[in-house]
Amino acid sequence: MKLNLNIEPLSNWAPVSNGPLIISGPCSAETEEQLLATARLLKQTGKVHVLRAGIWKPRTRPGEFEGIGAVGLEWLNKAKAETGFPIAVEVANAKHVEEALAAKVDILWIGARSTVNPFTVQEIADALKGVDIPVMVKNPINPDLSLWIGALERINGAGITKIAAIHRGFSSFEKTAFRNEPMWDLAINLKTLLPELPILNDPSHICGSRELIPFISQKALDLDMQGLMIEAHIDPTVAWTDAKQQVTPAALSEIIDGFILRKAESKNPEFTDKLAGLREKIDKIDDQIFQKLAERMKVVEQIGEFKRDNDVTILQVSRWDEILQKRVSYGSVLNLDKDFSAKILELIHNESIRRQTAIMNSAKADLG
Ligand SMILES: O=C(O)C(=O)C[C@]1(C(=O)O)C=C[C@@H](O)C=C1
Repeated sequence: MKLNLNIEPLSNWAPVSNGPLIISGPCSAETEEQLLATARLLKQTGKVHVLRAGIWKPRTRPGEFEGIGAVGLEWLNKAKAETGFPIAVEVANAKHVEEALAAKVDILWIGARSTVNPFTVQEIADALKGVDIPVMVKNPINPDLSLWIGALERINGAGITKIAAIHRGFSSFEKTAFRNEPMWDLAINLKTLLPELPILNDPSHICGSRELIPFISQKALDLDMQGLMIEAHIDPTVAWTDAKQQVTPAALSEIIDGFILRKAESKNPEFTDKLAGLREKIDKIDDQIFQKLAERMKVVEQIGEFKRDNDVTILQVSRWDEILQKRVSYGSVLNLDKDFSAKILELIHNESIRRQTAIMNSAKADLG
């Protein structure tokens, strides 16, 4: 299934030719000096295309620094006049949109805590009606692809065609190495549904600590994401917000130098021939896997009928457990990841249960 949105290519509105779009700047604009000094050093790297700064900050608890407010727009404009950077800010309500538009901000983004709320997104969309400005939509904090798509649809519905998504990871109950779990499959699903949608990655919010940023950035580029939003601060150690995840402009420059830029495809005939041959092999193997799965399901259905006719339950925990143990260890001998094997078996077992449930609900065979 493909979705139908009217989306312009990134090159129509972002100052980028080849390579990823790099958006950088402090998590929060704190003082005029901090913002201008950071912007100057970012400019000196020659590797940044857009200057960002948070001026309205949604905070979990009241009493924390909630952003410098509209005065930050003046500082951003000073930075823009000096460096030539287009400027980007987060907006979370209609008033923010009005103030940002009045200050001639070049690019807006909607944060994860706003994307989660359709009322908020609609309010922002309504405030944008008739305006031609690029809008980037971060994923919602919870891993809900429909909410993310819904927000993109609302913004597009307001007539905004310069749209991008920003993948910033998802809150999870479990504590992991990441501040926000990447859950890459959601971004991949979004790209599959909307191939023309530019997707950028925000490694700062995924990682929560600067050490992991190069790894996550490279992975995003390898998944064909078209840009990165990386927070940078003149002195991250004294940053008022998100100190651990910000990098200095010099560190940002090193991170960017370390990227390996891979292209979406190669026109080299040797490469394309070899790839076509390998893909043919995969097609044959996939056919075999599906034939075997269909065969297995036929046997599962026979067992289902047998159980129905003898009033035996569908779920057989000890048999299921035996299958899981045996196949997962067999899989690891074959160099298959244990989690991967377990996930596939779970999918198969769920399908067995679904089919046997349908059989249980059908009439018993005449046992004569
Ligand atoms: O062995 C059975 O009893 C089956 O119905 C097959 C099967 C399976 O798919 O392997 C399905 C359900 C049971 O919980 C255990 C195993």
